Formats: sequence, C-alpha cells, structure tokens
Amino acid sequence: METFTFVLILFFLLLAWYYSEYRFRFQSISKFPGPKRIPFFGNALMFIGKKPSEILTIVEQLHREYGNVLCLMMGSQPEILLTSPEDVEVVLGSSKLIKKSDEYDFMTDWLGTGLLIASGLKWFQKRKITTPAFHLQILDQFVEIFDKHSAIFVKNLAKSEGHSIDVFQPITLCALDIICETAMGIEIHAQANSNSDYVRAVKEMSNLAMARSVNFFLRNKIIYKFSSMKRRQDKLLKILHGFTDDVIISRREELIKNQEISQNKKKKMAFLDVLLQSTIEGKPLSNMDIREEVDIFMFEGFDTTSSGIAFCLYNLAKYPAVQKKVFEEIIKVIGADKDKSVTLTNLNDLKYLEMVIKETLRLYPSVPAYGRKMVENVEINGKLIPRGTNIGIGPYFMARDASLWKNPLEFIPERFSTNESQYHPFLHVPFSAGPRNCVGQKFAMLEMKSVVSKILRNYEIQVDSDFKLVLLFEVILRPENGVFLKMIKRK
Ligand code: HEM
Repeated sequence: METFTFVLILFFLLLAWYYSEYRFRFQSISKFPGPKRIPFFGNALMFIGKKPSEILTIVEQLHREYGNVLCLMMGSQPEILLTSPEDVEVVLGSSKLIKKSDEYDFMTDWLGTGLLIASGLKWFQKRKITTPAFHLQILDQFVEIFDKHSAIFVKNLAKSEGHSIDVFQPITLCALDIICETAMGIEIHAQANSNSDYVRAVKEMSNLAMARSVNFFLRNKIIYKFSSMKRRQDKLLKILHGFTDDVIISRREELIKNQEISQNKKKKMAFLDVLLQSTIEGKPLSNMDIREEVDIFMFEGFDTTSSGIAFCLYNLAKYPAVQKKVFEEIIKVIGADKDKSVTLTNLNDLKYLEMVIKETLRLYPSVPAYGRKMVENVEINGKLIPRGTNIGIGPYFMARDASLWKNPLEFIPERFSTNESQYHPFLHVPFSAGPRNCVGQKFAMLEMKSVVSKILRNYEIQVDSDFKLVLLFEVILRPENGVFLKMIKRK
C-alpha cells in the first residue's frame, strides 16, 4: 500500500510539473506571431504529405505574412524562425547557445554525434582536433586535386558541346571525386562511374532526413522505428558506413605499416590522415570517432559545394555581363592558357568571382536553414524564448526580405565589394557565423572558385530558354529538375 501511495504521489507530482512546464511554454510561445494552431497537432498538419518544393513555398509565404519572428508548433514542440540580423547575432554569436535543434537528431544514425551535431565539451574537443585539417598549408595541397577533377569535368563536357545539358549531375560527381580524395585520400572515379551506390546512398539519406523532420508522425522515435522509411535507412547506412569503415581501416593500416605520412613529406595529407594522428586527452581517436567526422565531411563537403557551383553557373548564364566580367578577371589573373594549372594565389586573387559566389550563396544558400535548441529560457532582444524551443536561422528567407536587402531578388555581386559591403555582420550567413560557423568555408570557396573558373576558361555558358529552375528545400537546397545550360566552347 505504501508503494502504491508513493507511486501515486510521484505520478501527480510529474503531472503537475508537466502541466506547469507546458503552460509556461505555451503562454510564452503564444505571444509570437504564427498561423493558427489546432490542439495536439499545432501547425504540423500543414506539412503532412507536402513535397519539399511545396514546403519551401509554404514557409516563404508564412515568413512574408508573419515577419521576422515566425512561430510554428510541431505538435507541442515550438519552432521559431528568426530572420532579423540582430536576433540572429544573439543566437549565433553566443558560445552558450550551441546545442543543435531536434531536426539534427534525424541525422545521428548516419553522422553519429560528430562535430556537426555534438554539443558542450564534446563539440569543443572535436572542433579543436578538426580545425588543423583546414589549415592553409593543407588547403594549398588540395588546389591540385580541385584542378585535376575540374579538368576531367571540362573534358567530359566536350561530349555535350553546344547542346543543353543538366550540369547538376556531373557537378555532383566532380564534387564527390574532390571530397573523397581530400577527406579520405582515395580516388573513387565517380565522374567515370556515375552509378556508384555510395553516391546514391548519400543523396537518398539526406532526402530521408528532411522528409522525416517535417512529418509529424515519423518525428516520433517509436513510430519511426517500425516504419518502412527506417528499413530503407538501415539499408542505406550499411552502404554508407561500410564504405567509410573500409577506407579508415585500410588507411590506418597503411599509416602503421609504412609510417608513410611522417617520412614522406611530399605525400598529401587527407583530412582522414590528420584525424588518424590526432589525440583527445592523449588518446588516439577510435575508428568510430573518425568515421563520424569523415561522414560529416562527406555529407557537408559535397552536396553543399555541388549546389553552390550549379547555382553559380546558372546565375552566370542568366547574367552575361557578370559572366563577361568574371571571364576577364580569370584571363587577367590566370592567363589565356586554358591548360595551365591554377595556384592557391590565383584562386585567392579571383576577387570578383568571390563576390559572384557570395551573391549566389545569398540567393541560393546551400544550407537554407539551420537550427539551435534553447536549453534554458533565453531573452533575445526583449523576446523571452522558453527552454526547449527550436530556433531556426534561415539565410534563404533573409535573402528575400526587402526590409533587409535592396532589390533582394536581383543578382548583384557588387553588393559584396569592399566599398559597398556595409551590411550587418549577421545578415549574410550562408556559412553560419560565430563559434559554430562552417569549418570548411575556405575549402568550399577555393573548390567552387577552382571548378567555376576552369569551366569559364573553356566554355561560355548560356541559359536554356525552356528551362525553369525549381528549388527543393531539403537539408541542402538543390535544383529539383537539375540545371540545364548550353555550353559553347571558347576558341
Ligand atoms: C558551399 C559550401 C558550404 C556551405 C554553404 C556550408 C554551410 C555550413 C553551415 C551553414 C554550417 C552550420 C550548420 C549549423 O549550424 O547547423 C556548416 C557547418 C559545418 N560545415 Fe559547412 N558548408 C559548406 C561546405 C563545407 C565543406 C566543404 C566542409 C568540409 C569539407 C564543411 C564542413 C562543415 C562542418 C564540419 C560543420 C560543422 C561545424 C561545427 O558545428 O563546429 N562545410 N556549414
């Protein structure tokens, strides 16, 4: 009987705690603008059964209607999209608000709790060991790899010269060749063998993560466990993890056998080699720790740059005057010899191309939105955000906001010239900002400059008048039906 009374008291205490917690959360949240919520589901039903391109339209419309603090309830889970740079600064600039939002949990089966997802001390340690992998000396040796795979891409274009082709697919394969060689030190020849299971698995896995994040039912762990999506995920993970495991094991063996990396200074250091030689509190990283980081490089480092390059080419085709200016800069910096290899200095000197890429990432940010979870009640410029809220930061929505940018939908690279760039430091955040910004930002810029400049040295790009760009709002922003362009060989 005593046990029964104890359990009963505990039950009512828990119920009272849950009620007060929920009421506090609900009362704080109800002050924020957003569409009408219905009991139990909140706003979740708006997204059920919608395609990623439709989700983008819905959120864009809501953002226009409700402004720069948009509150949605996914069941009882509050999600607030912040788009004013002052609010974004409070979140991204904080070294305390670094916990990722719930949506990232849908990626942990694949990416574990590596750098992208980790929080607290674990994140700090991982950031410390990963940062040296992006040192300028390491990036310098990658320029040759960028150039080699860009040259293969350009060579393959000869087959479709003068015709309209979807450049997105071959760019994805080029970026995959680059990331495999730089992250893992292996050549997978994706551009020669486009039917790779690994390539398909990477893409499908990020589609699944997005589809799950907007599905009210599948967000629930138990329902998900028994879903057909989970069964598909398990099959994909076998391919993805199997691939990286094999590479890590053979690379570690090679390292032990030959001590090759320390003796032969000329050998290129892949990110994986840097991790194999790293320690946390004096201990080397386990294969599992390393796999998490390599998988994150593979995920973050290839889809993001593929989209960036494809959207950049699309804009260059759409704005011939911009393309002409970029081409003239390339001739000035690299010279007229189309076969000459580029150097790190060349790439750094392509300043106008850099502005073009920044403007591309403004309108088409490869990571259209990212999020943080508030682990305590936080005041953001006078707004009390209750603990447990997921905060979304949306560079995609910020770029289209006429109160933030002049002529927001126009492609104007000059916005980023040093004379013009007087904008708020947290207004243009495609690589995020603050302590958790993108560790691969310099790598990505160099890769995108290398591939785009190689293409422009060899081809003039024109739009296909029948083609209409449709955007897919997934974890990574992609073109739904590719990017069709005409490539005209330069004399
Ligand atoms: C156009 C290219 C890229 C864009 C737009 C981009 C964007 C971003 C953004 C927005 C974040 C923050 C995400 C968040 O807060 O959840 C991020 C984080 C990260 N990115 Fe990138 N990224 C790009 C390329 C790369 C590349 C090439 C690599 C590696 C080779 C990379 C590695 C990472 C890693 C490891 C993180 C996690 C950093 C941390 O949490 O401390 N990214 N990236």
